[in-house]
Amino acid sequence: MLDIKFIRENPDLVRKALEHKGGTLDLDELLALDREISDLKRRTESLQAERNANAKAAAKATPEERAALIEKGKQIAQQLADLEPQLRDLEARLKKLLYLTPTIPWEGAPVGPDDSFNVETRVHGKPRTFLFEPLDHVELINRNGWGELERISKVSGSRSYALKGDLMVYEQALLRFALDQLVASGFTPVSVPAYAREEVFYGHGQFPTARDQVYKVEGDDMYLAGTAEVLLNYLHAGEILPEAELPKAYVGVSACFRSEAGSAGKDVRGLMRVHQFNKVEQYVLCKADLEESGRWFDLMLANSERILQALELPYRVLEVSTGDMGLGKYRQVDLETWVPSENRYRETHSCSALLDWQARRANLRYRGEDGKVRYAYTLNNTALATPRILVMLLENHQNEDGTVTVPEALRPYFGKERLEPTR
Ligand SMILES: Nc1ncnc2c1ncn2[C@@H]1O[C@H](COS(=O)(=O)NC(=O)[C@@H](N)CO)[C@@H](O)[C@H]1O
Repeated sequence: MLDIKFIRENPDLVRKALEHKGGTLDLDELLALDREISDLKRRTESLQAERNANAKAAAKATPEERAALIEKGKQIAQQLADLEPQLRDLEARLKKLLYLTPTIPWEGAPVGPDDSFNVETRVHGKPRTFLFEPLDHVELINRNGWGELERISKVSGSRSYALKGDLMVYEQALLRFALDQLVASGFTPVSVPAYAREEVFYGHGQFPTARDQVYKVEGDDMYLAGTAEVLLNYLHAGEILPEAELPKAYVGVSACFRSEAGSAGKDVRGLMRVHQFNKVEQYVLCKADLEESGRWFDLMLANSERILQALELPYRVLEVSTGDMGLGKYRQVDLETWVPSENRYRETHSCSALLDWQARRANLRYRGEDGKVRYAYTLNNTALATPRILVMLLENHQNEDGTVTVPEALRPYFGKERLEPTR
């Protein structure tokens, strides 16, 4: 969310950002509420001044005058008491509207209403020309006995997966490889639960606008997180960190849950879009400095590109449009990896900088060397998410005999040069 002072001073900037991002906030309603609160605060202050002056006068008054002044003091106290709940109610309504305010996107973001306006900025590697008819990832799994996709849908319903044999071990090897890459890059490994309390999702930005994506645990203040980012972002909520302790650079590993509400009919087969998946997540909390944020953005993006290059997968880099990046983003770059059976690139990584939009929601602050307390900046990026990346690995590295070659970098983790059929 934005600083109310910034909104007051830059209403047109905020209005334009809402338009470009497709935000639903009625900015005029927010500004009117803000003015109402200022008026009420001014009335409260003048009544308090009046009460103090009246109390002073009563102290010096003659016995005859005192009774009247004390009576007046009671009336003023009652007026103040009546203003209290009004002010609280207005401030609660303002906070709800502030949750819907947009980060002003960086000037390089393509302006457009959706992902069709995303701009390809780089391509790495090129799609393989197959000398045989390649199989898609579901065919490869079924032919090699690498999963129980049919049986598990009986157990857990649609958008579920169960891997078997070499592919199951391969998923674990990939997660450990990605974790090691991030630890080597100086990130602190953290394991987090896959569930959190409701306020944590407001702190992240998932609530209030995307509640339908989140599973709730019946009977508890407990919601299943779609990404470790949600929890990592709340780890330091309410603290004032010394600047010397920044940046916090965490690599989080967790199961991720998503209802995929609204995705009916999309990617219904196999491993592309499931309700529970695994992700190695990069998360950074740094000082409120645009260059520092830019350096971390570039570093986190480079980490993910290095992983895709180690996996020997063709991919492309997309500068994400204002309409696709979502309310909180200052900048978002996605990596899309080639899927032979679809003859197109599909998203596997999403790198975002949010300036202090999350920090204001989660109350993430630090004390600068100048002693001033400020909201921090936050960023996040996918290091690797499975099982989606298995779609690309199986299809791009398949052999005519149905086995799948393991990229060099993964062999020490997997233990073999190729995935072989389950007996
Ligand atoms: N339902 C899903 N099934 C499988 N993989 C998914 C699903 N949803 C997201 N992913 C994977 O998780 C990656 C990151 O998801 S994201 O929503 O784009 N971004 C985030 O979660 C950020 N925290 C950065 O990781 C996606 O690029 C994709 O590779």
